[in-house]
Amino acid sequence: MPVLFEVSDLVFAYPRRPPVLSGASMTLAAGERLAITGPNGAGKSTLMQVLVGLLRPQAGRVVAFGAERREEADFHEVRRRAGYVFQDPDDQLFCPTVAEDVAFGPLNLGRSRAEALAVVDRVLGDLGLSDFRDRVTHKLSGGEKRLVSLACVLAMDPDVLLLDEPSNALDEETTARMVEILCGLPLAMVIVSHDAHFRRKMATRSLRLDKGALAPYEPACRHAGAADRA
Ligand SMILES: Nc1ncnc2c1ncn2[C@@H]1O[C@H](COP(=O)(O)OP(=O)(O)OP(=O)(O)O)[C@@H](O)[C@H]1O
Repeated sequence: MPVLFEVSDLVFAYPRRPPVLSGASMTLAAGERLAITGPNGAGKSTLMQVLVGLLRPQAGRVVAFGAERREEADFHEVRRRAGYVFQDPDDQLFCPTVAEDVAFGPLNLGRSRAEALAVVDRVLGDLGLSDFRDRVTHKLSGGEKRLVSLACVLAMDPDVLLLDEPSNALDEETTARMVEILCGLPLAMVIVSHDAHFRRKMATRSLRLDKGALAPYEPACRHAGAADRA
């Protein structure tokens, strides 16, 4: 299986703060759904931002889609191919309506208005969100916003999904729908999640980030007690 992301020995510290990442390494191969868990504040969202170049590590290597990425220009391709669903949907959604939010990415990639609107209809249809098309984005519930954030990212036709707490604010039924949708996509994924049940359903492999480093984490089905405490 081709390796899509390979990061090694990452060191990252926010200004005037001790390092959040201190020697973190991981790979993501095609077809994998890699779950990452770990305590609050361990650096999981920070790691996701390093993967797409929104934060630049002080040391270590980021290899993505077969090339080492160092400069801002190197990450343009990474951000086009890796769809990042932020932890907070309000960071992702900024247009007046759902259709405009979902169309934004394709339009930004140079698609015509008609093409972008066709993508909007297809993606919202695939996610069972067609009725949301003309809804006012900022009036959606937290769970609805999360689904629309996923629609925005899928509209960009990514090769990889980076999902930060995708089951946050979702009820049981919507979580099950999210699992079904995601498992039906032929995409590799990095899934940051505290939700042991969600990880159990989704992950083909699990890591835990703690004290700056990533280590293999046994699947919850084998050590349910330990996983539920994560
Ligand atoms: N812009 C920033 N400036 C300074 N410190 C930050 C900044 N962003 C995050 N941090 C700190 O870095 C640490 C890691 O944050 P991060 O959001 O990556 O953790 P996390 O593992 O995703 O946490 P959670 O599970 O609570 O979402 C935390 O202590 C956080 O307060």
